[in-house]
Amino acid sequence: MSIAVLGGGAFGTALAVALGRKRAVTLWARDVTGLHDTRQSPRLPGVTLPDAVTVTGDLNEAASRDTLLLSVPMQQLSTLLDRIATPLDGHALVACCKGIDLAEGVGPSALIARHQPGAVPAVLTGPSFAGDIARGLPTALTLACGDEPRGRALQEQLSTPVLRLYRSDDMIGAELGGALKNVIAIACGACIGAGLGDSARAALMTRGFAEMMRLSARLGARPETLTGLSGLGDLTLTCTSDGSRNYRFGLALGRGEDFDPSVTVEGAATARAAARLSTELDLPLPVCSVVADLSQGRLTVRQAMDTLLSRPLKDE
Ligand SMILES: NC(=O)C1=CN([C@@H]2O[C@H](COP(=O)(O)OP(=O)(O)OC[C@H]3O[C@@H](n4cnc5c(N)ncnc54)[C@H](O)[C@@H]3O)[C@@H](O)[C@H]2O)C=CC1
Ligand SMILES: O=C(CO)COP(=O)(O)O
Repeated sequence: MSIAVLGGGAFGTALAVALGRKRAVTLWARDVTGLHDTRQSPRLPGVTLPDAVTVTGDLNEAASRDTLLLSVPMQQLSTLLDRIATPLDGHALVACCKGIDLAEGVGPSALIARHQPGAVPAVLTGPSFAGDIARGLPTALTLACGDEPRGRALQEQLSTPVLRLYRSDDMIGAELGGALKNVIAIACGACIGAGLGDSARAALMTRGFAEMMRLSARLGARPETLTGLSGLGDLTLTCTSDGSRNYRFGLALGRGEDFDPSVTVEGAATARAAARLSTELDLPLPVCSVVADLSQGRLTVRQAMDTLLSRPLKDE
């Protein structure tokens, strides 16, 4: 079973490095100039691709592999899938991106099913910084696939001695955990950046997690998926480490500083998608909604905090 990683940013490169330590891997990137010359991605400086990784700029050639790891930002997934000219019937398409598509209001597994109805969609997600994976540090992730035999095969194929995959058949829960934790991480970064304290951050993480559970349950996920690596696990990492870009974006908002717009911050678009779902489903998601406004400059951190604190008192 052959493997290609589609996307030469930090995460795609890290996955290619980790898998390239045990087997042949193809890495496709939109711009391969640097990757060909230096065997390094500008998004993951200092990490060199092993010899077992073949770099290509030919998307349809890379897409002929049996397993495709889709590692572009979520809002670019549809564009990437559009560019693949051939039907990928029977291929496993593993979403490694975290978010909700703003245009369609759905996660990556539904986008894959719409673009490639004959493929087997799967989701790889959980607490993992690209740099940690590339350095070979121990990491545990969730591999979710609705087709049990294919899920087992993917678990075997994509695990390494230090990258431990737990299997699930709940793709909706796995992808919503990874998507929504980024939104809560922006809120936590803003809280710390504005000097509101660790107690407030703990409250945001807990109430944010309640929103993750509420929206996921409404969209058909199982609660135990959200309490696993893809939900609580990744929430913990991303809300407490300035290794996270979402958290750092929040820190900058809280401090009133500029943030480099070229950095991938998945939680900003996902907050907007979640706020829309909140309205459509008549489901309160107050933290997601203030993050949507905050990240579009419609609220200050002080106003966001006042909005959350002035809500009517209620049962936990
Ligand atoms: N960096 C990390 O630690 C982790 C990232 N992820 C997820 O992986 C996904 C990708 O993130 P990163 O690799 O970190 O982002 P990145 O910003 O490092 O790289 C994104 C890459 O995608 C490429 N790209 C953008 N639009 C494209 C398109 N239409 N077609 C082809 N390539 C395109 C860019 O050229 C860039 O190389 C995100 O959803 C992120 O949440 C998941 C786990 C860890
Ligand atoms: O998803 C991640 C860790 O699991 C990476 O987080 P950031 O996208 O916030 O850097």
